[in-house]
This record gives sequence, C-alpha cells and structure tokens, in this order.
Amino acid sequence: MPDQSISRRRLLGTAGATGIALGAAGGAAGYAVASSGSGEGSGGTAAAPLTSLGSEEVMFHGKHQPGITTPMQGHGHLIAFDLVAGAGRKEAAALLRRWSATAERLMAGEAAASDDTDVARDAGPSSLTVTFGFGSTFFSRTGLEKQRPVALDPLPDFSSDHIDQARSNGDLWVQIGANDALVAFHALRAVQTEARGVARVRWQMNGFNRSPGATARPMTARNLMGQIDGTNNPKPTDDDFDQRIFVPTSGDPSWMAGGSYAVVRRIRMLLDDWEKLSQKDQENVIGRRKSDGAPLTGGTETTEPKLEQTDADGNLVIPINAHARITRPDQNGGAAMLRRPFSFHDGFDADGVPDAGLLFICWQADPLRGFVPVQRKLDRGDALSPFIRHESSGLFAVPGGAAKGEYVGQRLLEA
Ligand SMILES: C=CC1=C(C)c2cc3[nH]c(cc4nc(cc5[nH]c(cc1n2)c(C)c5CCC(=O)O)C(CCC(=O)O)=C4C)c(C)c3C=C
Ligand SMILES: [Fe+2]
Repeated sequence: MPDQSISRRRLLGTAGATGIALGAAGGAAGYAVASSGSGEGSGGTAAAPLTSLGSEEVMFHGKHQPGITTPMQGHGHLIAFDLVAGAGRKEAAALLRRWSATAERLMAGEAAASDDTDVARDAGPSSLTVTFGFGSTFFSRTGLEKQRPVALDPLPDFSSDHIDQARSNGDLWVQIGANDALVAFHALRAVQTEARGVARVRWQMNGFNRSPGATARPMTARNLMGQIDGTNNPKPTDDDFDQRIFVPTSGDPSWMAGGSYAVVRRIRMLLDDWEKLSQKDQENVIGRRKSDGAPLTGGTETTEPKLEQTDADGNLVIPINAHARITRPDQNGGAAMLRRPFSFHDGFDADGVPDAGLLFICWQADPLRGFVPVQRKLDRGDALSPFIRHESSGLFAVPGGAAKGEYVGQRLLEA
C-alpha cells in the first residue's frame, strides 16, 4: 500500500489548484472495489483500483463554478433549454435548486437522490463537472430584466457567420464534462429529466477531447485539424488571470460576482479542404509547427514567437494573416479569453463530407473585451477562415460558484 499513498498524495498536490480531489466520496470508494475478476471473491485480497481516473473528483462548491478552470475532460455535452409557457422565476428557481443538488451528488460520485438510472453505477466521479448559465432571453421570461447584464447584449453579426438560430442561444445552458462517457451521459440525462414541465430542450451537442493518460506525459490537446490547440491560453498563475476571466466582486450586476461569460460557437471544420494542404501550408495558416506547436520562428511550444522575424527573401516567417498572430491579446487591445473547447463529430453528410469541428467555448469577464474584438478581426479574414464555418452561437452569463447550502443562481433568483 505505500505506493498507493504516495501517488494519492502526489495527485492531490498537483490537482489542488483546479479543485480536484481524489476518491473522497462514498461513490468513489465503491468504484475502487467494484471491479470484477479480482478482490475478495477471486483472490482473497481487496481489489485495488485499476486507475485513478474514475476516482478524481471536482468540487461543486467554490468561488467559481466548476468546468471553467477544470482541466478539459474527455467527454462533453452542451445542452440549452427554453422555459415552457407558464414557467417563470419561481419555477426557474426550483429547477436551479434541483439541478444544483443533483450536480453536487453526481460530481461526488453519488447516485441522484431519486429515480437514478444506474448508468454511472460502478464508476467514480471521473472529474464530472456540471456548469450552469443564463441566456439573455431568460431575464424577460422571468421578469428579471433589471438584473440582465449588459454583457449579455446579443453578439454582433459577423459577415462570415452561417448561424442556425434553432441551435443557438437559449434561456438556460448547461455544460457537462467528464472523463467517462457513461458518467457524462448520466449527468446529461439527469439534467434533462429534472427540467420536465419547466424547460424544454432547445438544442444539444456532444463533444470529446483526448482521454487523460493517452499520452506518455501531459500535453496540450490537439483538435481535429491535428494542431496543438490551447498553448497560449491565459494561465491561472498569470497575475491578470482572474481579471480577464472572472467578474470581480465589485462587478455589475452584483449577482455575477465570481462568474464568467461563456461564448459557445459550433465551428465546422472543412476538413476535406484542410487536408489537401501540405504540412508547410497548414503550419503557415496557424503560424506554429504542427508536430510540437512551437512558433515557426523556432524553440518549443512555450517559446515566445518572434513576430518581426523575416526569412532570406524578407518575408515574415510567421505570416501576417497567421491565426496565432492575429488572435494575440497584444494585437487586439489586450482582448483575452480562456479557450476550453470540445471537438465534435456528428457523422458524414450524404456526400461524404464530415460534420466535424470544434465546439468552441471561451470564457471571459466581458465578451466585449474578449471574444468580440478577436472574432471581428478573424471575420475580416485570417488564414484559417477559409477552412472553418461558424454554424451556431450562444452567449451565457455563468454565475459564480454556489456556497455550501446555496444553489447556483440563488443570488439572482432570490434577490
Ligand atoms: C474569436 C476567437 C477564436 C476563434 C473563433 C478561434 C477558432 C479556432 N482556433 C483554432 C486553432 C488555434 N487557435 C490558436 C490560438 C488562438 N486562437 C484564439 C482565438 C480564437 N480561435 C486565440 C485568442 C488564440 C491564442 C493567441 C495567442 O495568444 O497566442 C492556435 C495556436 C495555439 C494556441 O495558442 O492555442 C490554434 C492551433 C481553430 C482550429 C479554430 C476553429 C475551428
Ligand atoms: Fe484559435
């Protein structure tokens, strides 16, 4: 057993900053002894967990909601709801109270309080996170117009948009992430069934990322274009991280203190066109090497790009329209966001074209100082634009985390 306690301590040490604990809950302990083929029944010794992946737990309560700074999980579901006719503030408050209680239980690896479907039975919490947000239309439907943040004003139309309104926005939004597909689906189904009679599903999307442990060492994720994606994200250790990503305690409206704004875009990748490019051309589109994510001016993934460096012919080594050049905060008046996407693949169209891409989710204290200026710039045409298409869009106010005994959104709904 000494080895186990060492690895447990090590994991707790590294995970502390992201709110992850290990095997703290009864459900997680159940997971540790549930595997068949070993243990008391087959060998006389207690079964050891095969992996720590299932036992990792993210805290539900905290200053911020989970699922924002939590390391990206392997499986994700996004679901948006509209309140049904007749449902108002009271019903919405009861729903958020119900959803919060269930999220807390499931994130601890426990079953739902009633009518659990058993889908996640035997599994640990698997880093499940459930994150709740409010869309602009929520406020008029619940008589809370005065509490509607100005930051929820509709995003501008971008000239390159191909937005399907039926798969955009919504009164309520829930993001679910977990490192086990059954755990993620279990939470999705619970969220959906608990909304019955109060809110109906407006749209729902499924995504994925690489499974933790698939690489020999921790690495930044790759997207479906094969690029290392997420390198230059703001880091929680940056001095200005909180200021860029979270609404301050003194923020307006006050119920959004500790919250953040999520911009959600379903971005289709035109993979047939992309895959026709040579590797060199693909690298010029981004301005970074495909193999290791290093800037084209050299070094490693974390080396600062030399934006002014030219080659022997006097051409910029990182092209003027390279995606990673023109999205930089220093090229956009400081605009920054935390990108935390999932890839998606919804099969192939009748003509064999993949319906695949990025569920782009970015987090910021104010979309007008994050997503909007950068997307305006990209909309004028960067090198990546010919290979992607924005197909749906959402903007949601995601309140701060619930304190113990509180539910998410209580400060809004019971003000
Ligand atoms: C409006 C914001 C952005 C959209 C939309 C967007 C789409 C998009 N991006 C990639 C791939 C990469 N993006 C990279 C960097 C990067 N992208 C944005 C913003 C948007 N991207 C920012 C702010 C940055 C960081 C810029 C910086 O500070 O250096 C990279 C490079 C590696 C990295 O830093 O993550 C890649 C690769 C795709 C495929 C895509 C739409 C499908
Ligand atoms: Fe990008």
